[in-house]
Amino acid sequence: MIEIRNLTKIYDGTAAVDDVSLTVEKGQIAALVGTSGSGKTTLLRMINRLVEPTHGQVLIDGEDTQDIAPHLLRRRIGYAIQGHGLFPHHSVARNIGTVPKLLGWKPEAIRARVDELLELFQLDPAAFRDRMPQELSGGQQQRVGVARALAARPDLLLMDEPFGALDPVIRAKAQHDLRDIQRQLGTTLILVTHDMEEAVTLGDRIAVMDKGRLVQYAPPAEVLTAPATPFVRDLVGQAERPFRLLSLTPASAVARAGQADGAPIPRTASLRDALAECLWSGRDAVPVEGGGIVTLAALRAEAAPTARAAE
Ligand SMILES: Nc1ncnc2c1ncn2[C@@H]1O[C@H](COP(=O)(O)OP(=O)(O)OP(=O)(O)O)[C@@H](O)[C@H]1O
Repeated sequence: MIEIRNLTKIYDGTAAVDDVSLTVEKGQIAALVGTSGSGKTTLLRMINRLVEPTHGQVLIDGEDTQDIAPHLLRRRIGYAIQGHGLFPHHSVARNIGTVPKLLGWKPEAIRARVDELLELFQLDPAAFRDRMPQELSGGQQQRVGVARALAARPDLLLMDEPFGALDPVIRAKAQHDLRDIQRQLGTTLILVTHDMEEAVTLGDRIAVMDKGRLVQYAPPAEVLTAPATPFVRDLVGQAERPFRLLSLTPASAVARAGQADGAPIPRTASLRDALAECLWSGRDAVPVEGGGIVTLAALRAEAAPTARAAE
């Protein structure tokens, strides 16, 4: 668990981060969103002390980060940034093995871990282990950057726009893989993103920053249906919010007994997928694999905030 208490960073008399407090429970994902310059990166970097706070505290499992030497702290916390930050003159294997090596792991253990991570990120170890970063595509470099951040099995992972440079298809896959890996390992994750879609998809809670202040910290459905300020409402996007709300719920959760024509959608497909399928095929309902149907009426009810409020 990570507790951020009254964290503040002042640059030249101006607060880049202004008295922010929030807690991320173990194994949860917090997505930090906000406009450019709202203090997201500064907040993230104060957690691993790449930036020293002006005031406030960060506790990791109850331990004050001020009591841990910064270089030791950074070995415990995974950190992945946009543009990956790989060492250009080191092979993929050496990049991924950086922190395990600093921690004194045995060479065989490092090698096994590198191969395990490459496989996890669907990069064939035999083909990729000895390549140099410039011999990889942008998407492959980003995956290696995330693999490096996970190498020493950190309990806490900080990510600053890790998927920024990926095309939408690979990005969706990378998000899905990250969520799987994060669940498997029970990692606590704090993720900075510009993309509200990404925040809604990945975040157990969304933290919205505006001019250095935390203006809302709540589960995605609450941020969408009860934005704390006009700024949050604008950030969420009025036109997109019903679709974003639908994307939070799997079809299996609202499937009811009934008959509908056509190919079924997977149980894990979101209600947004169900709506797209209804609209595209001109149907009023779609069957769900394994039984049940989702109707347009059910979708309408789920997309409205009043339906959520009644839950
Ligand atoms: N080293 C620094 N010295 C002075 N001001 C800084 C420094 N680092 C950041 N700032 C200022 O602090 C504010 C917050 O910056 P930060 O990078 O945290 O914002 P952000 O929300 O991550 O922005 P973006 O989404 O554009 O990356 C900005 O106004 C920025 O100019």
